[in-house]
Amino acid sequence: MKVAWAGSRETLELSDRMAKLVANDPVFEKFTRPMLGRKELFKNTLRKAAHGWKLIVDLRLTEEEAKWLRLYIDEPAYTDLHWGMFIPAIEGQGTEEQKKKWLPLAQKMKIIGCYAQTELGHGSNVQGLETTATFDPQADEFVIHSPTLTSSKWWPGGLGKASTHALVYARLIVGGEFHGVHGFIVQLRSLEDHSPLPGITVGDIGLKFGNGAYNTMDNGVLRFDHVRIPRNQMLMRVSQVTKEGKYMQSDVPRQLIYGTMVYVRQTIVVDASKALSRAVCIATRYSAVRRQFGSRNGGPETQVIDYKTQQSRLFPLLASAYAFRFVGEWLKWLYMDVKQRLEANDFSTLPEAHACTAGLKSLTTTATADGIEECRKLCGGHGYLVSSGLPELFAVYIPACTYEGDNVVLLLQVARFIVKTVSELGYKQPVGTTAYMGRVATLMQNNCAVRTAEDWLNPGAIVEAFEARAARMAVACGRQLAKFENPEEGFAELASDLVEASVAHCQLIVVSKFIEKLQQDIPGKGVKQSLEILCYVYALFLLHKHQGDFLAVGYLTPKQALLANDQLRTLYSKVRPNAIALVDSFNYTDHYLGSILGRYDGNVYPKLYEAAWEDPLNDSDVADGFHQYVQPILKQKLHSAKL
Ligand SMILES: CCCCCCCCCCCCCCCCC/C=C/C(=O)SCCNC(=O)CCNC(=O)[C@H](O)C(C)(C)COP(=O)(O)OP(=O)(O)OC[C@H]1O[C@@H](n2cnc3c(N)ncnc32)[C@H](O)[C@@H]1OP(=O)(O)O
Ligand SMILES: Cc1cc2nc3c(=O)[nH]c(=O)nc-3n(C[C@H](O)[C@H](O)[C@H](O)COP(=O)(O)OP(=O)(O)OC[C@H]3O[C@@H](n4cnc5c(N)ncnc54)[C@H](O)[C@@H]3O)c2cc1C
Repeated sequence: MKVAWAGSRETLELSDRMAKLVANDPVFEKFTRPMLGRKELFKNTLRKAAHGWKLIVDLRLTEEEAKWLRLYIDEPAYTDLHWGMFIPAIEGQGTEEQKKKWLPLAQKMKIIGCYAQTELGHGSNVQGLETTATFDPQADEFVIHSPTLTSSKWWPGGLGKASTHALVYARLIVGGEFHGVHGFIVQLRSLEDHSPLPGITVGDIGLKFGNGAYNTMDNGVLRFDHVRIPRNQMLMRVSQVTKEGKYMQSDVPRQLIYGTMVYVRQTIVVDASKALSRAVCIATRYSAVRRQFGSRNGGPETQVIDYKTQQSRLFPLLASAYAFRFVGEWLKWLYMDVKQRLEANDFSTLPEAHACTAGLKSLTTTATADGIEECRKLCGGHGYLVSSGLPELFAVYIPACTYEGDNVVLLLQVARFIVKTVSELGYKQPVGTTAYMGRVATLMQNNCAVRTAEDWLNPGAIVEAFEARAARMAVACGRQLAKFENPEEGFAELASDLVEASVAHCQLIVVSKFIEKLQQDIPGKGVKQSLEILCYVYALFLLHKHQGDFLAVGYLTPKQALLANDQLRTLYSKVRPNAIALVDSFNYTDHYLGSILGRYDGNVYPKLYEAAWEDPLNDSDVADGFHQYVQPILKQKLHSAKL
């Protein structure tokens, strides 16, 4: 199962080597993180990032090894944005000449870059950005300017303190005409002493949610006062500005300017499975250690993992972690395919890639953020201790529902794609993830054939149920929209229904990709069977949770919905004996997991007890401030007898 989770034996071995390298290096210690003040915390992150880079250089790590190393260091840092957005943006939107100039500098870390798109006034509405880039043909330069307070760049990670350069998204103005938002490479700080260059005001935006957590990142604010950059620092793969001040658009679609977001959203789906699996690993192991009630004749109490309620909350999350792992693998494939096509100037699959990355990013991050919090509750009171690892994981993870596109805004993008597909059904055969809509007549007509709980153990029955629900919800939205004279007004009015239709479409993708994965050759005794059980758990859990949808569209009867729930209970009993093995298969070191409750050896209570004494409050028996603030109260002489 470890191989199935990792994707291949090579990846398992490679990631294992990197995990151990980090776990055994004292520089990467992270348990004191929540106790540190902001300055100390940030300096510590700089130290870890520098040490990580030294290891990459000294050990000549490959790009793949370096990625795993950064993952296991497990601390958000400016390097995430440098490697994860700045470099990919230049790769995707730069000309060959620009790539030749900037990529070697960035890849050798001679410069540090961030991705400066969001502003104080606008994040989701990219076309609403206010920063301007005005071309000055006399000087052959762009003038980058922040005309209003709300045009201040706000949020970019790595911008606050670390970056020397930024990829700045600004409205292009040539000859007094606006040409939409484009990307510009702007140097922010001196490469000699790191001080901000003239015309640049830059700093950190302040503390964020949670102790430690995302506060290791210097999310920044940035203002420009007529800062000049050479013309060739506008990324010009999509459109160009000539020396003479002529704006030209190539055959490449404008949307490619948003390409970096497609790339990052795809990586966020893979990361969702990592974050959720960490939380599930902690909650599962602890649920096997923890005992409450049920002692008979002085024997041990019941392990909480044996309670059906615990199983019905925990096992769907375990199954979701696997589901997100496999859909992430597929999405990576889809992205690589699109990338290759784009390089050959084939842009036909870009809309689908945008819809899939946006929708799956939204679906998986929402489920993961909620899932981490559920895991905290599954661990009872001890889950609230920082030493459980769950509070910090939650605090670090939840912004994933917002960054790289607010999850609702992204689902509305999916909705536009679905509605367009439905409206074109008369003359255009849908392909890829919307191919099922080509069978819309059948899906609208046929109802579920399940008669017994066993009938639900059939991939065909499951896929058809999810297809029928998604198709019927999409068609219902299409019909409602048709009643509006103004389609945009209709879209705004029906937005909540459209979001639900998008969720149904995205859940169908995840379920289908899990089932497709099981059609592949999966080596290892019992591995495929265990994955099949998890796949059914994932699908039937969703069906149970959203049974209102399935019933409302008239595909299922209440009896069939009940049968699905009966089957789900049986499946939980089948997961139980392998639950610990299924989380051990994630192959996480205790260092990466960062949780006393999730320790591999299960030695939870002695370690919790020990850790308590390490809290700074326990440095002395009498706390600082006692004599000043508490003792006077204890010693006071009150006159009223009542008091
Ligand atoms: C215990 C401790 C634990 C430690 C754990 C440590 C783990 C470490 C984890 C941390 C790792 C962190 C890594 C991630 C860091 C995150 C950094 C975040 C970065 C950012 O957030 S960058 C900013 C991102 N911003 C957004 O995403 C903005 C969202 N808005 C948009 O994407 C768009 O503007 C829009 C889609 C909402 C725009 O809509 P609008 O209709 O106005 O669009 P346009 O008119 O501009 O365009 C319409 C047509 O274009 C198509 N379109 C839109 N987007 C794309 C796209 N990306 N690709 C292709 N096509 C696109 C539309 O579909 C329209 O097409 P149509 O055919 O005309 O309909
Ligand atoms: C930790 C973190 C790191 C970040 N890193 C970066 C970075 O490195 N670089 C960068 O450029 N940006 C970064 N961002 C910014 C991030 O991309 C934006 O915050 C995000 O895109 C959401 O935009 P917003 O803040 O404008 O939200 P808003 O759009 O203001 O959202 C507010 C509310 O309005 C709703 N809403 C908005 N529009 C619509 C609509 N059309 N229909 C219905 N509802 C709507 C949303 O659903 C939400 O509920 C980061 C943000 C965070 C939190």
